[in-house]
Amino acid sequence: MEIIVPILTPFNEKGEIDGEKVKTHVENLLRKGVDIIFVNGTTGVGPALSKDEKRKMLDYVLDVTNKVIFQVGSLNMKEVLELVNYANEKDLIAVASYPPFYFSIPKDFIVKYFKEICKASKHPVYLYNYPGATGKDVDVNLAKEIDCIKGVKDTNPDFAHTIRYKELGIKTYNGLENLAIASLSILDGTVVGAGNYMPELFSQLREYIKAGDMRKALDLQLKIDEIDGTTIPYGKISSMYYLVKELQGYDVGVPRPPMYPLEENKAKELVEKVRKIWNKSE
Ligand SMILES: O=C(O)C(=O)C[C@H](O)[C@H](O)CO
Repeated sequence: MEIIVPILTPFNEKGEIDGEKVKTHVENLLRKGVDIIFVNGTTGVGPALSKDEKRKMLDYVLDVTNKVIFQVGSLNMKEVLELVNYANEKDLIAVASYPPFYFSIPKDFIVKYFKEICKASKHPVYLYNYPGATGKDVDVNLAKEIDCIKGVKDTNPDFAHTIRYKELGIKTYNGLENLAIASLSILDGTVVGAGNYMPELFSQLREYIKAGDMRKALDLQLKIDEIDGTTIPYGKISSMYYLVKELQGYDVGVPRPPMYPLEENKAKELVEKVRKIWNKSE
């Protein structure tokens, strides 16, 4: 029943990563019951980071914990392999990658891509399957063909699709906040971007499930959904920077375009809306 948070990337006003803010954030997340930090995921704007920034984020998080999954995906295979080799010298749980996105490619190119990563990696290789973002669905059948995937994070509203990866006997997580109750109950855990700003709600959800108090678990899941849904019109990722400050009490810098900072009035409006839901008892 693991809680994995794809950590946001704290930027300063010049668009540089602020390492001290990364460490403060990781320390708090671990204190609040988060088990693993997923580095350079979607919430961490992984696809928008340079190779050096991806390495820096890994080093900052490793200064605090080795409970790390390091996302290495890129459309530049040379960069992917340099990141895998960099991770080979580090103590961490696994490396992960989304499939090559944007380009229309045959499935056997996706198989070759992941087999190259597996061949180069000393660590287990996890699949980050996010069809809604990449346009590619590396389902259980394709994962079987790749034949070296040791874990999967499936950001997918089709929970039946996610469950099928268990046929491979691998670590299986779903990456959607509104499926956290199912992921914590049936899979190896949940991967939640919203865990950046409300980690304690996911920890509490796990406790309710462990205690068999599914009514309370469901009510809390609905509260999580309401908060998560509130962020969508403002931009989920940009919203997180303001909600961490409001709900966790420390500064995680600003988002970097094309994840634009919120206008002051919008940020205030968002925080007021979320605070109202947060303060409601389940
Ligand atoms: O940010 C990531 O890498 C995630 O896996 C998180 C999910 O995609 C995100 O929470 C979906 O809302």
